[in-house]
This record gives sequence, structure tokens and C-alpha cells, in this order.
Amino acid sequence: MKIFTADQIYEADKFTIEKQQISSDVLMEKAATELFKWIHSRLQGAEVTIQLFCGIGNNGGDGIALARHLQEHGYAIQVHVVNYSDKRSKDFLLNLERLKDRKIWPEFINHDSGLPELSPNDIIVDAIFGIGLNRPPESWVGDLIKHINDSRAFVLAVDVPSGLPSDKAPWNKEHVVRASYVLSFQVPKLIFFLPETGIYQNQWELLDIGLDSEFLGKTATAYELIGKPEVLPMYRPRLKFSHKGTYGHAVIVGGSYGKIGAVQLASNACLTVGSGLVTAFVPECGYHSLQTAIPEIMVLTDEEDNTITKIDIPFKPSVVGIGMGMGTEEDTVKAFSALLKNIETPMVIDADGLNILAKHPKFMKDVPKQSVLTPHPKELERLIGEWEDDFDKLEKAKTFATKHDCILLIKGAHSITIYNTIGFVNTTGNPGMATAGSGDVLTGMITGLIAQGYSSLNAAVFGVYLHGLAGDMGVSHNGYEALKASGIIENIGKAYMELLRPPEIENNKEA
Ligand SMILES: NC(=O)C1=CN([C@@H]2O[C@H](COP(=O)(O)OP(=O)(O)OC[C@H]3O[C@@H](n4cnc5c(N)ncnc54)[C@H](OP(=O)(O)O)[C@@H]3O)[C@@H](O)[C@H]2O)[C@H](O)CC1
Ligand SMILES: [K+]
Repeated sequence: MKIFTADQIYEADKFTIEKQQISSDVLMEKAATELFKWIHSRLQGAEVTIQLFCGIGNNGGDGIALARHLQEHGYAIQVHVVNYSDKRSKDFLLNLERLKDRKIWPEFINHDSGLPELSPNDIIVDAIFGIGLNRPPESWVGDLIKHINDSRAFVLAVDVPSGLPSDKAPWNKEHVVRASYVLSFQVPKLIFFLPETGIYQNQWELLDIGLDSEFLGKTATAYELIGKPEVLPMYRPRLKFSHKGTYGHAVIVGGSYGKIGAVQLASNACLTVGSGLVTAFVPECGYHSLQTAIPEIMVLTDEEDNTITKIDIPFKPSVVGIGMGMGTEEDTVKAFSALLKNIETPMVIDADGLNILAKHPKFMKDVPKQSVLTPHPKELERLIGEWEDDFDKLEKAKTFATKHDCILLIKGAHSITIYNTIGFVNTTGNPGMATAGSGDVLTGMITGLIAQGYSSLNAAVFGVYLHGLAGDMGVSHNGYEALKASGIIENIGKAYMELLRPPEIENNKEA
């Protein structure tokens, strides 16, 4: 599903209005009707006070129109107009008149008004600012937002949490509504997925307001949300007349004394995701434990006991996954650099592989094209330098990925795969996966997918989705805390089956 910018949403609005020959308030009415249906289906006329805070633009207009629907269905409402500007929008004014026609008189809040009384039992509708916010809210509006946040009431935000700009970090963290739930119109917004801005909502959901599907379909976007419909076409089915050679020979390089487990996890994940053959390359000290732990893999060892000093691979691998638990000893750096110079197949580079690249930027020119780099935030910072905010981070990541023709997978709650100028935002995974070795498993999985013939980009996007799904399946019977990296591997098979489960079976199960 595409992620549109605010400007693109305004264009979609305009296009829809022209093509469908409707007036703009039809879209606002559709938005308000969908908001009402969502609320009504859950509240079923409950005797709760709904406090609506409405700005003076179209986000406020949505709130005012919603108030009318709620009142018509007997809900107890209190409408507050947050009067932050005299430039009231046409459709806001239209809906204000409609409200007044029904003898509902909102309270107007100005810079010198007191703060309204709120109870934790109220439901608050936040329709102060939408995607039109373009400068810091004045301090009295910020104080009102803080008052809403302090109320401990359930806060339902219309379109986006008020105070959150769509293309930069908020000016003041206290002056952003912390929404219990966001009902957003038609398309997901990038702010829902970034660490700095995603914290302002607990949950979000999309409401279809009928924006033109032709426009949405043909418009190219810089970000795409990756769910089941997006990854399913990437899946490469196993062929009947195939053999282990069909699915490639992956090599996993890493480990040092006390950190052989990282290689074990990556190799096991690589094999479990479907690589035909897997060879692990480790310091001598890792030989016995690896051979014992995973009989299905082959093991090559360095001449040295405790660290990697010379990486000798006596065959042409399909792909090399490298870096986990490897350390950054001088000899290891030399061995890594020598491998980069000799290798032609794409690599998946993680952990100490990334740390070495960050310390020796000139090595980047030897990294094979179409390699996948999988940094967590700290490793990313070492690679691309500091950033101003999450939006700047993504721009810098795009510049880096384009310059080096690589795929940059930024790990996080919503991992984002960057390739050229596009970012693919993952939707699977959970906080239980923030655990030792989870990254090693991901590196192994992506390596195993490339070995089987997935393109590097598809391997990254598909791999991160499947990794998250396996984690989700793991916590479904174990809980967040008890999920271990090996538990993610154990659930890779179930994740594949979940991904491939036809929708009919889903329906039957529900019936
Ligand atoms: N296609 C859709 O998704 C639809 C969405 N709808 C809703 O419309 C809003 C966007 O409405 P808009 O009027 O463009 O913007 P806002 O309501 O967010 O803001 C109103 C105006 O406020 C001004 N502004 C911006 N920042 C500040 C500030 N800090 N202090 C004071 N005023 C501010 C700005 O105008 P200026 O000319 O003064 O710059 C804004 O325009 C969307 O989020 C949905 O809720 C439609 O209802 C249906 C279609
Ligand atoms: K809002």
C-alpha cells in the first residue's frame, strides 16, 4: 500500500473533486460519516460524554460534521472550537452553520480562555490540526493539547494526532496529542511508522473516503507499506523437479571466541528459510559446537582459534552473509577487506561487518553491487553520520544506498528497506523481537533467500516481513518476554504457511 505525502493527498482531493464533479464538502461529509460509523459501532449509544476539539480548517470541519452526526444519534457531546486563526476554511464554516441550525452552540476557545474540564471517563475527539499543520502551534494551543494528554481520557484523533507535522519531527514533544487511536483517511501516513513520530499513537486505522482510485493507483510514492498483498507476489515456489543445488549455496562468515552462537543462529535461519546448502566460516574454536548444533550445515574454519584472520572459501558461493559476532580485530579487518576485493556475489553485511565499513569508508567501493546492509540505528549512524530527525535520516540513507548501489535495511519497530529513492516500510514484528540474536536470524534469512534466487531487494523486503511474521507467531503462544531468537527460527515454517494460507480457509475458520 502506498504512503502518500500531504501534498499528494491534497492533489488526490482535487483530482477526485474534479473527476467526480462533487463539491469538497462531499468528501468532508464522507469523512465524518465514516468517523461516526466507526464510533457508533463501538459505543452503540453508550451514555458517555464525547468532547470534540475542532480547529478552524478542514480537520476541524471533519470534527464539526462528526458532532452533528453524533448529536443526531443521541450522544452527549460538547463541541469546542479551537480558534487559532481567523482563516476558517469554507467547509468548516459550512458545517458550523449546519451545527448551529441544529441549535448546537460550540464553546470557542481563544488564547485567553481557561482550560475546559475533562474527565478520564470522557471520550475526546481530536480534530484540531490535520495534515495542514505547517508551523508550531501557539503556546496556548500547545497547553490545551497538554491538558488533553493529561486528562487520561480515550483520545480519538481525526486523520493525524494534532501537533504532528507530516514531514519533520514535532517542534515541541509536549504539544502533540497522544492519541489512543487514530482514524486516518484513505492512505497511511509515514509519521505512523517512524520512531520519533510513531509514539504519538497507540493504534491507527484507515477510513475509506472515496478518493479516486485511478489517481491513487498511478501516483508514484517515495514509501510503500509492506503487508501480505505486497510480499505474496515475491514468493518463489519450490519446483517439483528441483534439488538442493537449485536453491543455492550460502556462506555465513562470522564469530569469535564466545560469539559463535551468532553464526549458529544465522546459519540455522539461512537453512530454515530454504537455502539449498549452507556453509559456516568461523574461527577454529567454533567448529565442534556448530557441527553438533546443526548437522545440516557444513563448517569451514580459519587458521586461528579465536578470531577470523583469512577468509578462504574454496568454491563460488551464491551469496555471503557476514559480520555477526565477528569482532573488529586488525586481522579480521584485513580478512574482511580481502574478501570484499575478491567476491563478486552480493553480500548481506551486518553487525561488525558494518562497524568495519563505518571505520573504513573506503572499503565501500569494494562492496559488491546489490549487497544488503542491515544496520540498527547506532550502526546506521556510524555509516551515514548524524541526522537531524527521522525524515533527514531517511534522506541520508537514500543518498547512501543510491551512491553505493546497495540495499539499506534500517532495523526498528517498523524496519524500512531503502533502495534508490524508495523506502519499503515493514508491518510485521513486535517488541518481543528486541532480543539477543534477532538480528543474526534476520541476516541469515535474507542470505538464505538470496541463495534461493530472490533478488537482493526482494530478499530484504520479503525477509524482514517473514522474520517479523515468525516473531509474531512466536509470541502468539509464548508472550513477548520469553521469545528468543531461536524461537523466531522455529516459527519460520509457520510464517511461510501463514503467508501462503488462502483467504478461503481464513473465512472458513471464522465461520
Ligand atoms: N483527502 C483527505 O484526506 C481529506 C481530508 N480532510 C481533512 O482535511 C484535513 C486537512 O485540512 P486543512 O484545512 O488543509 O488543514 P488543517 O485542518 O490541518 O489546518 C488548517 C489550517 O491551519 C493553518 N495552520 C497550520 N499550522 C498552524 C499553526 N501552527 N497555527 C495556526 N494555524 C495553522 C493552515 O493554514 P495557513 O494558511 O494559516 O497556513 C492550515 O491550512 C485533513 O487532515 C483531514 O482531516 C477533508 O475533510 C476531506 C478530504
Ligand atoms: K487531528
